[in-house]
Amino acid sequence: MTKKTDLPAGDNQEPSLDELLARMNQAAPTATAKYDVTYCGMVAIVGRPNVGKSTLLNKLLGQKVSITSKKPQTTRHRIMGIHTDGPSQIIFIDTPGLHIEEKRAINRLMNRAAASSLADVAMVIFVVDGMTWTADDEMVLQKIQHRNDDRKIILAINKVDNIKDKESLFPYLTELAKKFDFDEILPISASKGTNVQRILDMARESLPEAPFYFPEDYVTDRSQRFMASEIVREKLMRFLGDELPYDATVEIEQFKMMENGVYQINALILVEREGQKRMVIGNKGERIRTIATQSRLDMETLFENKVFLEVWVKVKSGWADDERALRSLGYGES
Ligand SMILES: Nc1nc2c(ncn2[C@@H]2O[C@H](COP(=O)(O)OP(=O)(O)OP(=O)(O)O)[C@@H](O)[C@H]2O)c(=O)[nH]1
Repeated sequence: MTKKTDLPAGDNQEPSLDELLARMNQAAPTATAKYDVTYCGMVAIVGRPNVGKSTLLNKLLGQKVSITSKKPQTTRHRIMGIHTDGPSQIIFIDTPGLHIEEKRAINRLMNRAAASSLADVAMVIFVVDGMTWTADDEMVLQKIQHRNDDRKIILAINKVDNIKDKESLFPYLTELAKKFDFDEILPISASKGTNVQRILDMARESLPEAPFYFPEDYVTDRSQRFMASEIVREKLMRFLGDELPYDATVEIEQFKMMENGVYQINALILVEREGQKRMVIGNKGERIRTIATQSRLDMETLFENKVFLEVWVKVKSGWADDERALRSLGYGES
């Protein structure tokens, strides 16, 4: 079992992909002592919002590092999921969903974050939603096929568990095969695990010979503090449903271990309007209590430690349209 307590400490700062690559190139080959030859590289998971990229990442890793929800654009940050098996270390990058709509500042920043993660990867997993090919899918395809190198590009048609008549998939597969010379087209179910092992095998085979970048027991590059904020954000989305489109972000104001060994975590939910604050709090504080309890339980599982969690809500007006405010919250890489 992976030691989750070894998640890096540190703060919410988001390193750019270039920084990560530079660090990777300088990595000391300490973890490789056991093997004469090791393999390590990045595999990007791309696709329009809501196709199941985070669900796939969690399934590939066998545990939850990326938050998921029914709502598109749940993933706002780049998350690395690390899978180490024998002499191979695959670093999966779960990118924010690529999409055409660029009206709001947050969308522009998310598109840039997604595009930059396509450089220097060993393989690209292009995820689409079973049987529906949209203009956004077309745009993602344009982005990935314009880089002419010898990376593998595989097409994962997700949510096939939803398709009752499996035969109806064949004409669709034929249609998609005409769009691009994919190295492989795989119908998958990220939630049920269908064909996920095949993707893992292909990812492993695509790795170049290189030292491990992360210690063997890491599951993500993210700090515990970051994971804590993502967990609260997931619960917010789950318990507020469609009522919160972009308008909430979570800051971890305090993350420390108390003398009795329990983690004290203070989370601040920032919303855009007073009405949203009332929604988050709920009738007599019921909703925020549920959010806090569910978040605490997930944190205790991930950190393998008792957690004392306090959650507050505050109105921070207009942030979703202000690129500068977004940068200060860590969405600001290009
Ligand atoms: N039926 C079915 N639903 C799935 C499958 N994979 C994902 N989903 C659902 O699809 C929704 C979106 O999944 P996510 O993993 O959050 O999607 P994403 O592509 O990471 O979304 P963004 O964060 O918007 O980029 C969730 O409600 C998932 O439960 C699958 O294989 N089958």
